[in-house]
Parts: sequence; structure tokens; C-alpha cells
Amino acid sequence: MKKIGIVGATGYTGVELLRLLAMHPGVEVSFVTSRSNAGTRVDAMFPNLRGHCDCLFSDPSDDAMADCDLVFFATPNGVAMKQVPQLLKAGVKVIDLAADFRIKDVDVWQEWYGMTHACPELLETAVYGLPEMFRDEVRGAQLVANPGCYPTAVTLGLLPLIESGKVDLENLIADTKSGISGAGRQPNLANIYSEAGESFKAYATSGHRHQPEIVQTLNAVAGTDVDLTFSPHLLPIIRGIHATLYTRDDQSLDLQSLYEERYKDERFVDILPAGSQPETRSVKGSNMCRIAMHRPGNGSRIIVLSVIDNVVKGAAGQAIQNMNLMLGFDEAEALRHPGMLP
Ligand SMILES: NC(=O)C1=CN([C@@H]2O[C@H](COP(=O)(O)OP(=O)(O)OC[C@H]3O[C@@H](n4cnc5c(N)ncnc54)[C@H](OP(=O)(O)O)[C@@H]3O)[C@@H](O)[C@H]2O)C=CC1
Ligand SMILES: CC(=O)N[C@@H](CCC(=O)OP(=O)(O)O)C(=O)O
Repeated sequence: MKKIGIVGATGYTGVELLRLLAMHPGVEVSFVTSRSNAGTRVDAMFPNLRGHCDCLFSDPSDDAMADCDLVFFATPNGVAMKQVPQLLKAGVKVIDLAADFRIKDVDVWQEWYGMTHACPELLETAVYGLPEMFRDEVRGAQLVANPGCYPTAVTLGLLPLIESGKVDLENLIADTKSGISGAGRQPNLANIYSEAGESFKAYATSGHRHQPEIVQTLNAVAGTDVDLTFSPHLLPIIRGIHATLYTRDDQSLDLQSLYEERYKDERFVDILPAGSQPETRSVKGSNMCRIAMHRPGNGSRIIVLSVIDNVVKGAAGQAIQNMNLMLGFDEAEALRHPGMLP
């Protein structure tokens, strides 16, 4: 059994890691942290884990972390970078669910995240954990930067078009909506039910830190600079991301066969039949990304619809997909279950 640690196990992505790892036959979660609940039983705080997890929360400074084979950081941005160098030296593999190692250019990272990077020398060696693009690199990685939730939905939705070399890269648009759990579990007035329920709004319209993350990946695929308008919105649902993606081609692409061919071997990307409209509830609780393509009026406009569960394929599920690759398990271990309806 591989020994797994989770730093930040009282947050939404941390507790989702615990739920999913409870279904994994090859790992045991041996170390979980919470600064505010050290010494408390995990299943006393999260009764859904009764019978699945008998750990106590430890403090993140506990040396036992270095005894793990792999540690997940499910912590706010800027936490992992302070502990990762030491863990790597101790031979521990690390997956950061936050953004500390996602952006290769340290100046870009510091500008968007508003802090000084603690270990910029690791940015080049960290592997961006989108298995549908970097599977082989993830297999050999000691440090994986798990992608952001919006970047996962947008990048998987646009990838076949960018790889085709046939779409307008000057005017890509990603109109995205996220459920409220995307903002994490810490209290925030804007995210309480009576503020966010029965309402709908855009946010971070003049700039969101996921824009440079998506562009970094798309630029690498395109081999040139793409121009992406990225506009996030807060949806009054708990889980789910819906991305509506726009571009144009010269009408030569057969969208259905392009996407089906690109993702034919991918277990976590489902290309829906032509004309479909994927729903966030179809992926709720699962690691699946569902995608459908449209060409309104058979013209040059292309609209791609992409949905994920932000906590699963957008965070904990994708992190476990990466863990499976890094530790030599079947990539789908603990992730084979379907979504929940309703
Ligand atoms: N929610 C989502 O859908 C997604 C989240 N992410 C990213 O994943 C990370 C975790 O997100 P989420 O679970 O939503 O966050 P939460 O705010 O829900 O949880 C954060 C966790 O980190 C712990 N923590 C906070 N500060 C520190 C610290 N300085 N040192 C150690 N532990 C700390 C908290 O526990 P305690 O205070 O008790 O120690 C808590 O368990 C974030 O970086 C987020 O941006 C990525 C994709 C999607
Ligand atoms: C609804 C909502 O607030 N969503 C979050 C995205 C969470 C996430 O994935 O962001 P990281 O890059 O920090 O991992 C946001 O827009 O900030």
C-alpha cells in the first residue's frame, strides 16, 4: 500500500480527495492536516467518511509528512511552495492542487498571484498535470501542478481545434460559469446562499488568474501566441463548470470526427453526439469532461460546450488521475464511477 498525505484536508478539494481515495485499493491515507482541527478525528468532522477513514488531523508542521510516498497540497495558493522543496529532497512525490507550480514564467506568476515565489527553480521541472496532454511526463514526475478548474474545462474544450491549426487564434472566447464550491469552504459573504442563490453574475471580468494559465498551454500547442478573452461567472449551484467556447474556421473542419479522433483513447473525456448540450449534472461527482460541438447555420462560427465537476475533474479527481500515473496504478483507479443525477 502506498502512503498518502493530504495537506488541507478540511477544504472542499481535500475532503473530496478523502472521499475518492476511500475507493482506491492501492493506497492508505496516513497523514491529513488541519491547523485548526489538529487532534480531531476526520470522520467526526465529516460523517460521510465514517467507516472509511479513522485518521486524526495533524498539524502541517508534523514531520510524519516526509514518511509518505505522495503528498497532495489542497491548500490556498502560496502554501505548497514553502514545503515542497524539503519534501522533494526527502524523496516524496507531490501534487499541488493550487497554482504554485502551474505558470512557468515566475514574473507572470508573481504579477497574478501578488506574492514572491519561494522556489522559482522548481517551476521548470514541475509537470502540468493535464493527463490528456502530458500523460508521459506526469508518469515520470516528482512534482505535478494540478490544473485549475476553469483551465481544465476550457483547455480540453479547445485542444482539438488548436491542434488542427485551422481556427482563428486571434479571437478565442471562453465564456465560463462555475458553481460556488469553486470558491472554497472558507466563509465569504458573497458566496453565502442568500447572496449567491437565485442570482447570476460575472466576476473578475477585467482579469482572472486562470487566463494566463490557459494561454500558456494553448500557446504551447499552437506554437504561437493566441488571443483569448476569458470571462468567468458565478452560477448559483454547488458543483459544476460550464464553458461555452467560441472561434471560427474556414468551414473545412469536420468537428465531430476531429474531437472523436482526438479523444478516442481518453477515459475521462466524453464527446457527445452532434447537436448535444451537456449538462453540469451529468458530470456531478465524476471525473468526466463532457464536450459537444456546434456550427450554427453551418457557417464559419464554432461553438464548443464543455462541462466538468470543478471539485473532481477540476481538482481532486484529476489529482488522483495524476497520482495513479505517478505511482503506476491504472489511471482510472477510484475514478470509474458515473456522475450523480439529479
Ligand atoms: N474548490 C475548487 O473547486 C477548486 C480549488 N482549487 C484549488 O485547490 C486549493 C484548495 O481549494 P479548496 O479545497 O476549495 O480550499 P478551501 O479553502 O476549501 O480549503 C483550504 C484548506 O487548506 C488549509 N489551509 C489553509 N491555509 C493553510 C496554510 N497556510 N497551511 C496549511 N493548510 C492551510 C485549510 O485548513 P486549516 O485552515 O484547518 O489548516 C483547508 O483545509 C486552492 O488552491 C484552490 O484554488 C483548484 C481547483 C478547483
Ligand atoms: C467560483 C470561484 O470563485 N472559483 C474560483 C476558481 C477556483 C480555482 O480553481 O482556482 P485556483 O487557480 O486557485 O486553483 C475563482 O474564480 O477564483
